[in-house]
Amino acid sequence: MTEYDAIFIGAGQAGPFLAARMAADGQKVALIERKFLGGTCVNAGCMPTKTLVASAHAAAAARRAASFGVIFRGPIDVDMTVVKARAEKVTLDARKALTEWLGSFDSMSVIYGHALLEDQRTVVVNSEKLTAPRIFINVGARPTIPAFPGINEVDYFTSTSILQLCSVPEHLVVIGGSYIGLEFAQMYRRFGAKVTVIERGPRLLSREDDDVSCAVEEILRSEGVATHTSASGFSFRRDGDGVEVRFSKDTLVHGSHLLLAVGRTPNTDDLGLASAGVRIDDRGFIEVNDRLETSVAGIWALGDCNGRGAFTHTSYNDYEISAANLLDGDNRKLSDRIPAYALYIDPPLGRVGMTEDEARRSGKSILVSARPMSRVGRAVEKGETAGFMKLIADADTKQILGASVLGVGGDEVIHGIIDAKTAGIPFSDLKWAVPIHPTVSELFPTLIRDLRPM
Ligand SMILES: Cc1cc2nc3c(=O)[nH]c(=O)nc-3n(C[C@H](O)[C@H](O)[C@H](O)COP(=O)(O)OP(=O)(O)OC[C@H]3O[C@@H](n4cnc5c(N)ncnc54)[C@H](O)[C@@H]3O)c2cc1C
Ligand SMILES: NC(=O)c1ccc[n+]([C@@H]2O[C@H](COP(=O)([O-])OP(=O)(O)OC[C@H]3O[C@@H](n4cnc5c(N)ncnc54)[C@H](O)[C@@H]3O)[C@@H](O)[C@H]2O)c1
Repeated sequence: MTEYDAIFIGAGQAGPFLAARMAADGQKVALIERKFLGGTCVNAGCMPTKTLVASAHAAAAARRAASFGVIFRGPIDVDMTVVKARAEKVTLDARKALTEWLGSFDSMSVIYGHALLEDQRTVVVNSEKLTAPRIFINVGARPTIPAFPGINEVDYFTSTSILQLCSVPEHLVVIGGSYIGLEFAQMYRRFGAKVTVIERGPRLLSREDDDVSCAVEEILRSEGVATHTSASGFSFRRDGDGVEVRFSKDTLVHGSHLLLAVGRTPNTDDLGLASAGVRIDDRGFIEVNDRLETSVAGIWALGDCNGRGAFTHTSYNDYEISAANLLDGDNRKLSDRIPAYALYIDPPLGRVGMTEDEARRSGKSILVSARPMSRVGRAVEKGETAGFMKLIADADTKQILGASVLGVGGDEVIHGIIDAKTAGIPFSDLKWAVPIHPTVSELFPTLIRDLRPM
């Protein structure tokens, strides 16, 4: 039995950073990872996919170049071996840097193997027992594979396995019309595949406002992505080298390749949580309080596995909250986090705070202001006028409740509103800001002046 000050299970986007802080303070820590340091983001999530999105953007820009007066002679081809190699390099470089950094701490042991909780203080890995008064769980999630009839008789990709593909499918069928499904759908369409997205909900991106869903669907359709919504009763059958998808009784779609993008399942079912008495909810997420403490004193759960965020920045923020509370004598709370994220289709969607629908349902007296990108100078100049920006505010408190920027630079532009919300500035203080011209952000003061009761 080896004793440590702290044990970290899973090397995602929270645990390694807390382990490093503790090790830098001279604490003896063990960081256990069963596959790759960096977890999903580095190895199968944000980094490889955003690198692929950049390749897809280059392909789309090349095809549109003539409208900007730039002429390519001959066809525009996509070399998927180069596309894949580029994404792999970004992942491998990041993993290498992380491995070197984590290896540089004298009092940190990085252990490769599957960790299992034996009791509230003991972890077993590679048949060795480790014990510590503090255990941090950062085990992330994996692609969900529903028990669809016939799914085990056909070949399918997940968001992880599709990263190994080095050819363009003839027809990629994507089940699930949310973040993962839509990013891959547009990307593969731009690489040259025929793409069909099939979504169970009545619209794509069902967590977003109707106008956002409709505009996203329009963007994808304008590039030739076919979409089906309100699909039910899925079943799958082998069809030559491809797959036949049946849904909504008699609708059939034949594809050469299939991608399942129907959500993620927390990696909490093979962790021995019951032996330690750590409570999970009915979807398998570890229950935590506002300080990320689980039902067992001395055990914390960080990142996707606690169900309180499903992004790299929320996992990293879990690290910041626990570091502040445990090492800096602070009192930071999960409930203070302002939800924000982006969807990396092109143009991207940047989001912060409440949707308009959530704001209406909250019973607050709300003000709304919106502007199409076709009336944003910078978007017109760039020839990228799809989408719109929308601001929602509270008429009584003068606080901004939320914003959506679907349009060129939306993932960056939204940070002006994230910062204003974080500072708690009333919108009236922002309306005389002098933004830089020409930018998309320069329209925020105009949006604020145009806020109207709805
Ligand atoms: C395709 C895709 C694209 C994404 N794009 C974005 C994006 O653009 N922006 C964004 O913010 N988020 C994105 N995400 C989400 C983001 O990747 C995750 O939210 C993020 O990685 C947070 O992960 P985490 O820290 O909870 O754990 P993870 O990064 O999932 O790491 C958990 C680690 O724990 C290890 N592990 C699990 N069980 C055990 C065990 N028993 N013993 C030892 N080790 C174990 C796993 O091997 C893994 O390495 C994307 C996700 C996917 C799938
Ligand atoms: N840009 C980003 O930040 C980014 C990108 C990709 C993924 N992610 C993270 O990964 C997580 C998972 O993404 P996702 O798109 O797989 O999941 P999701 O939970 O966002 O969406 C799953 C979709 O599949 C549909 N669905 C679910 N079960 C189904 C079933 N049985 N049959 C048919 N359809 C079904 C749902 O209606 C939904 O639209 C996200 O929550 C997000 O946090 C983030």
